Amino acid sequence: MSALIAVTDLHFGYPHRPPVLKGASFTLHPGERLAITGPNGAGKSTLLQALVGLNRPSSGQIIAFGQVRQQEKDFHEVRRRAGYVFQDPDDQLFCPTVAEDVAFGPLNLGKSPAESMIIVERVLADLRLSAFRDRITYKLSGGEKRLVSLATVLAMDPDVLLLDEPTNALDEPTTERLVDILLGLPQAMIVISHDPHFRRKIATRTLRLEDGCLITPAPACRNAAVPAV
Ligand SMILES: Nc1ncnc2c1ncn2[C@@H]1O[C@H](COP(=O)(O)OP(=O)(O)OP(=O)(O)O)[C@@H](O)[C@H]1O
Repeated sequence: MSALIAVTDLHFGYPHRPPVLKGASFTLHPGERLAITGPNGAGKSTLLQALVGLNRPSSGQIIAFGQVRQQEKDFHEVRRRAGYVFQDPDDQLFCPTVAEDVAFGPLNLGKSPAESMIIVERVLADLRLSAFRDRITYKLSGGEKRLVSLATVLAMDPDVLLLDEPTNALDEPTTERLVDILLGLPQAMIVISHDPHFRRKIATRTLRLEDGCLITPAPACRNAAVPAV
């Protein structure tokens, strides 16, 4: 089965800073839920941003949806087909109400206002957020904003989801709800997460970004919790 995303030997550094990505490679296949973990500052968000052209690697190759992506124009289709949920919901939500925020994407894709409202109702209902439809977005709690951010992305019917720390600011029941939602979605996804319980529940595969490269983490020691005798 051909990969949705194939990244090979990616190198990237911010100006006047040490290199962040030093040969990162991975693939994402249909149906996969790939978790990426690694220390703070390792470059996980940087990697996700490179996939949609928000930063430009100095070398390496990104193939997304069957085509090599290099220049700005190559990434327009990638941004349309890959739904990016940012680490901070305030970077994602900018309309006065939840319904307007969720409608923004479909309207931008050329759907009529009536079609867009049907999508808004469907997506909010799927995420059990219908009661939030007319709420003022900036007055939502951090966890509510996070779910609404996911709704804005799902409203654009992406082929792939890119989720940066989706459980930040979520309490346990809401995290469980997010797990149920994600397991019910057909899209392949890349999920950055520091939360081992969450990763265990949703990931079909986990990679660790360390020293600029993606590695398969060593399996956790089964006896780690057993006290020494
Ligand atoms: N726009 C920027 N300009 C300069 N340096 C940056 C920029 N964005 C990120 N960095 C630096 O690049 C490194 C990687 O940052 P990044 O946010 O990708 O890490 P991360 O693995 O996602 O971290 P975390 O787990 O803390 O979210 C960090 O040292 C960060 O300070």
